[in-house]
Amino acid sequence: MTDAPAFGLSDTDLAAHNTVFASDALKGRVAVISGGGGGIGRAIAWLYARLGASVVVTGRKPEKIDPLIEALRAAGHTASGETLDIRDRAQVDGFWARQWADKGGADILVNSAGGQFPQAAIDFSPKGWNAVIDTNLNGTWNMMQAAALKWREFEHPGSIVNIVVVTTHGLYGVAHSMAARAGVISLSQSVAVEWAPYNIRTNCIAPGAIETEGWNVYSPAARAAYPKTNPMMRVGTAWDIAEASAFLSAASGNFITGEVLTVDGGGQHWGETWTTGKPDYFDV
Ligand SMILES: CCCCCCCCCCC/C=C/C(=O)SCCNC(=O)CCNC(=O)[C@H](O)C(C)(C)COP(=O)(O)OP(=O)(O)OC[C@H]1O[C@@H](n2cnc3c(N)ncnc32)[C@H](O)[C@@H]1OP(=O)(O)O
Ligand SMILES: NC(=O)C1=CN([C@@H]2O[C@H](COP(=O)(O)OP(=O)(O)OC[C@H]3O[C@@H](n4cnc5c(N)ncnc54)[C@H](OP(=O)(O)O)[C@@H]3O)[C@@H](O)[C@H]2O)C=CC1
Repeated sequence: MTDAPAFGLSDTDLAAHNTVFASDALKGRVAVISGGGGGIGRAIAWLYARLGASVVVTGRKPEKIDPLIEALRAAGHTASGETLDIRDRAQVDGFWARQWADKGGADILVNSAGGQFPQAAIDFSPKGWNAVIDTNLNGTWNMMQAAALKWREFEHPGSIVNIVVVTTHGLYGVAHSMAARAGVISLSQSVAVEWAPYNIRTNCIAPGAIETEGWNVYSPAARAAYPKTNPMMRVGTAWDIAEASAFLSAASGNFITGEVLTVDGGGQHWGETWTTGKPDYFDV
């Protein structure tokens, strides 16, 4: 069991956390969760499994996904997974081919794989820029298109949720990621229209500061300021995002597509986020 992470919720927490949803809200559905071994992806996997879905978790590192699958199965849920780098289109296509040929297809895709490193934009190297764009924009697109091609081929409805970042104003120190996430949002809105005839819904969730192990790449000083990035003056949990995602994936989201659901404690309306620390210049 992947218990006691440095930040965020453990499997024990996620197995027992209260939910507003009925226990059969996702009964019989198959949900693929990229980045399923990460903080938010793991919460989504637990909630979807607890709501009756068969979950398929993917990520690059087996040491993150294998213990999760084991913990889900030990709790009586249906779970499987594969290592998969979303940046590698051949791997992505192979995964979706196997999913439909041998594993009963899929109804839901949640793209929670993603991330970035904090650095002043002026200092980005070409390699660093490309790593973040390739992961968050190209990788997300690889998963979206590969899933949609199968849904079109099998005339099967589908639902996509992309976990992005709030882009209504800058998030300082991660400009590469902001560029990629704005791309994913616009892409999702465009294909929501193009793919409606195939019965495929595409939505995004924009989280505020959510305490997860992904926070390891930020300095203690930057992390200490996250509760003050929104008017609620606290950070969110991965469960907050999981419940928002379930809302969009379950029947409650049946008439919702092309939407961005912001779950940030009001941070888009008040607050600023410096992932690299706030320069003295702005302390006025
Ligand atoms: C509008 C206001 C609303 C309020 C919202 C508030 C929100 C606040 C929330 C806080 C901010 C967001 C938090 C999160 O998203 S946390 C969860 C996400 N998880 C992560 O980010 C995980 C950590 N990141 C990574 O794993 C990687 O960055 C990445 C995902 C991109 C993986 O890529 P890759 O595996 O290719 O990366 P590499 O490590 O091989 O590096 C490739 C090159 O990238 C450059 N690089 C990498 N790290 C750094 C660094 N720390 N500093 C500078 N450059 C870096 C570098 O060129 C690497 O190449 P080299 O290794 O050859 O040098
Ligand atoms: N936590 C927060 O405050 C916020 C998070 N977000 C976004 O939400 C999403 C989930 O974040 P969170 O769970 O906190 O972060 P985590 O770092 O805990 O999880 C992200 C997961 O993505 C996987 N991943 C990264 N690159 C790839 C890749 N190329 N192929 C496959 N999997 C990959 C990683 O797994 P592995 O290492 O095994 O590949 C990792 O477990 C991310 O996009 C994040 O940027 C947005 C706003 C705020």
